[in-house]
Amino acid sequence: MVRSCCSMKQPIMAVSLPWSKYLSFGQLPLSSARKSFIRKPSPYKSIHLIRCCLTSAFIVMDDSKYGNKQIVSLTPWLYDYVLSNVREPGVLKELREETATMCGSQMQVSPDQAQLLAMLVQIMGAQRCIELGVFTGYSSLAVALALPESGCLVACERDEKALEVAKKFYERAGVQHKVRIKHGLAIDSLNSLLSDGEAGSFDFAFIDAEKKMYAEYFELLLQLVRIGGVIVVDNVLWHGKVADPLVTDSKTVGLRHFNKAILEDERKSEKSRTMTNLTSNDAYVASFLRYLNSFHGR
Ligand SMILES: C[S@@+](CC[C@H](N)C(=O)[O-])C[C@H]1O[C@@H](n2cnc3c(N)ncnc32)[C@H](O)[C@@H]1O
Repeated sequence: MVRSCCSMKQPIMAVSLPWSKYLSFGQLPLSSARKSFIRKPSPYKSIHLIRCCLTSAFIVMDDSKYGNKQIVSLTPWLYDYVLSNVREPGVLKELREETATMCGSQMQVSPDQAQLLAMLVQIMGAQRCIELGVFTGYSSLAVALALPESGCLVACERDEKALEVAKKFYERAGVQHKVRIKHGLAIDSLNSLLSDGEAGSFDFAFIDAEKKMYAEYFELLLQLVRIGGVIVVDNVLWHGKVADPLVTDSKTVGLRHFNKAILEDERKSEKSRTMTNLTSNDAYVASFLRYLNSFHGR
């Protein structure tokens, strides 16, 4: 989800990064993917899956309400191709390999997602960033590497053990002087930043902690991130579950509410004007845009 701040007085761009690997057909064995998808109409009224082979799988939206757009789904082969086009610094690769041996490793963002975060930070010329949900540090290290020497990332995480790994890799990468770790609940860290007078002083934030707290994080970050800054929100499509009415677990419901609230947010105050237009691009546009849902100014 991208929330964009085009007005001089208004913030904010927020980008959401659904986890592509869960949205692809990649978890199906090829034979079953072929059997299921080749030339068979999908159960959805206006969508026909017309090809799924070794190298491609795509969906044609043949209803005119979609403008007859072709949306490319993400096969394992296409995702491999995407990853082979990602520039992953050696130290991030080492961290990814160490994280892969740990419990919860699936929580780490993917190299292409981390590249997107780093790219946004670089494009913005960001100096001050916040991350909620550090885990072993993959996304935060990508951001810290992208920051200038004078830059600062406030890294908020409650899991001390995971933070030990993150700290080791900040040091290995020589970026430890840029990272200010806040161990504890993210909401407490945000409140303490506000009471320390840091409102409006951040350029960029990445939300990837407790899903049920997204709305609260977002409100506090609207105060902490400067007008014209960027807030990136991970997992808002929640492995595709938000679009499945049969899924009613609390995290999915919470994320649906969050997405809806952002869409319907009409505030036009000094601190926040809500600019929303949720679109899910998945794999079609470009590797890094695949994850974005865009917010356009109204
Ligand atoms: C999805 S992982 C973060 C992955 C990380 N961004 C990366 O790329 O490796 C979520 C992290 O948020 C942390 N977390 C969950 N709830 C939290 C909270 N309320 N306050 C602080 N951290 C929290 C978890 O301990 C976990 O490490």
